[in-house]
Amino acid sequence: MPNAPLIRLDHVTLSRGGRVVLDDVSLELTERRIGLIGTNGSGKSSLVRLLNGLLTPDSGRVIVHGIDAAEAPAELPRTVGFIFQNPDHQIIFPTVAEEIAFSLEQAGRSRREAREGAVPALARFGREGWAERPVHALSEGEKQLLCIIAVLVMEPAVIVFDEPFSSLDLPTRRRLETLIAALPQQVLMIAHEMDAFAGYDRLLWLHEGRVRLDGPPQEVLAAYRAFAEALA
Ligand SMILES: Nc1ncnc2c1ncn2[C@@H]1O[C@H](COP(=O)(O)OP(=O)(O)OP(=O)(O)O)[C@@H](O)[C@H]1O
Repeated sequence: MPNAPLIRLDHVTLSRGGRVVLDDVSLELTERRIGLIGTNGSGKSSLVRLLNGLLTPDSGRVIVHGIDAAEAPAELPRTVGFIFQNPDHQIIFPTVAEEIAFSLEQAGRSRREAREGAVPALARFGREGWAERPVHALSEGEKQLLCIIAVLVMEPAVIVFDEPFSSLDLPTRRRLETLIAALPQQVLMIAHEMDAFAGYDRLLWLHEGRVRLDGPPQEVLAAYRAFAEALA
């Protein structure tokens, strides 16, 4: 079925730097809110990077909302938006309006439409006053919000958050969580904070490149906590 709200990994194996980092992973992801946890280096970032074509599997298939990653890789960045831990890695342009205009151009608008569309796009998020602000003058939380707006204006079907809370204070984090909770998109969230998955439908625990546990967040978190405490 084309454009089905389904992400499918079928026997996916991926090596990086000569090591297997995802080992025969098969998953069907249909829920709206899905979390990923696991120790450092367990393969979380590698897995989500397969979904927008930043990485390509050595073997197996990746299908995202009807798009086969091997057949139409160019379609993936428009289907899967990414929010990274460090907004500075994502923001390219000196002003907020230029950054948003770039996203609109990526989404297929002409350069003129993109330039003219930046302020209305910001206004949809109540941030039209930011248009001419230099990006370097935004706080970390504001930069993170700019990244989210820049991704949302492209209207992706899936949004991946890769450790978005790491550098945010608690009030900023809570505001971001409220914003994420209201998104209509399918969301995949990588986080190390154990309370980041409240209201989530499903939590995957990755361990050494394999899915160690997959289920309701409370159950998976309890097992992960016990595992971490046994190691301490
Ligand atoms: N650019 C790279 N080149 C080679 N190997 C890499 C690269 N990036 C990650 N790896 C390796 O891939 C493995 C999985 O890394 P990945 O970033 O997917 O883990 P992660 O679970 O997201 O970790 P973290 O919680 O620390 O972000 C690790 O062993 C890591 O060393």
